[in-house]
Amino acid sequence: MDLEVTPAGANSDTRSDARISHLALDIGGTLAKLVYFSGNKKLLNDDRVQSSAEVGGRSSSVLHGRLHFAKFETRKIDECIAFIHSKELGSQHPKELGNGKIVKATGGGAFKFADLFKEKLDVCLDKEDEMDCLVAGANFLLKAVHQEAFTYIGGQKEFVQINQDDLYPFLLVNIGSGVSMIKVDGNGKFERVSGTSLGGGTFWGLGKLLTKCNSFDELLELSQQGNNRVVDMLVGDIYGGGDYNKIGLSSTAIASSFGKTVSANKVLENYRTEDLARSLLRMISNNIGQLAYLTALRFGLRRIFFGGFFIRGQCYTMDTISVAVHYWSKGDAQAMFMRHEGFLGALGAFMSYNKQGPDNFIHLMKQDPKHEPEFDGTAPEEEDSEYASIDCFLDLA
Ligand SMILES: Nc1ncnc2c1ncn2[C@@H]1O[C@H](COP(=O)(O)OP(=O)(O)OP(=O)(O)O)[C@@H](O)[C@H]1O
Ligand SMILES: CC(C)(CO)[C@@H](O)C(=O)NCCC(=O)O
Repeated sequence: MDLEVTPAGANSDTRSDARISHLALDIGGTLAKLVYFSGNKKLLNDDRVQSSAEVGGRSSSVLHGRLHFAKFETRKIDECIAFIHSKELGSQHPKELGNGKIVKATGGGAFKFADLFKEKLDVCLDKEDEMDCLVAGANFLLKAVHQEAFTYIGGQKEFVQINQDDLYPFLLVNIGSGVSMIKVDGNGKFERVSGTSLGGGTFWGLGKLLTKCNSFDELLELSQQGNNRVVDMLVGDIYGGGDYNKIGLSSTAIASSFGKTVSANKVLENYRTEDLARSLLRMISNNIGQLAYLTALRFGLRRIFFGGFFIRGQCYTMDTISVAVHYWSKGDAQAMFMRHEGFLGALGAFMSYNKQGPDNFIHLMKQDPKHEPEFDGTAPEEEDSEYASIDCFLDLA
């Protein structure tokens, strides 16, 4: 498996460089995410740089290469360690004063696996706060990456033009194993205002038990063929087929997720796993959408960005969340999704290498929109190359 897939238009000089000059990790309850930079070509006064003309002149502290993304299951952390070992941390990689190499790391695994990384790779995990990293990653992506955020309404994906002067405040809802809701007011200005334990881990865990699926993607795939009405109790099931107009509930609204299983004379084996998976996905997505809206309402926020690997670019998930936010807010608040949804924390940890703060560290090269790779997050597990690398340079000044 070669994770260094280089999209069309990439510089062939960087393709062969397997050494990593900067690597950061976000090791969560379910997935370990990696962001790493490879390539060491210096860039001299290059006008292809997108954000800062000034940087081209300071060639000694500027590296040109690509940012890569990869993920591993946390329960198979040895595979992640083997991957890092195979790539090698090059001489440019940050070191402790007079000591070994350090790797910026966030998420619970930065604490849990610190000894293991020291033992197997002789690297010291330099811990960064998870919420700080999520916010730094989200801010960077929203401000710097072209076509990062999008809405998903009625099956249509539409990219959102971000106005940097009118980005804050927003609610960031990160759906990992559990869910964190963070009110973001600016760079490094935020508060984790809510959270719920009913998250991606709940969907994957319950789904695994109910369907015996062996992978998350298999469970998602199954859900696409299911019909939740076989399992869910609808308003019409309770009201003899009719709507409950007085309180604004149509006959097809879900009155009770999984509620139909109580009265049906069936055991688990009598249900199609597709229907169970569908109902579960809808229940979790709907619930998070509603909680996100209520949290946004509490703080008067109208923009809600959703991140975390639970979303996985999955149409049904995004649609359910969007509908929930739209329905409860009566169209006042908007759900937005992010192309690099699962890598916010890892990107934030990566940016913490910059002592000056997250700004002006990663500079993107100008993209030719025709060559911009599609990033839909739906490819199979083995192919981490699904996450297209980004042509950029690092300003190490
Ligand atoms: N290949 C996969 N294997 C397992 N879960 C996956 C996979 N792809 C997507 N998921 C979903 O993503 C969730 C994990 O998302 P993410 O990596 O953002 O969180 P985490 O960092 O592991 O969790 P936490 O932040 O709560 O510690 C899983 O619970 C599952 O719902
Ligand atoms: C514990 C974390 C922050 C670990 O990433 C996450 O799983 C989470 O936000 N869980 C929800 C916990 C709660 O607020 O109830």
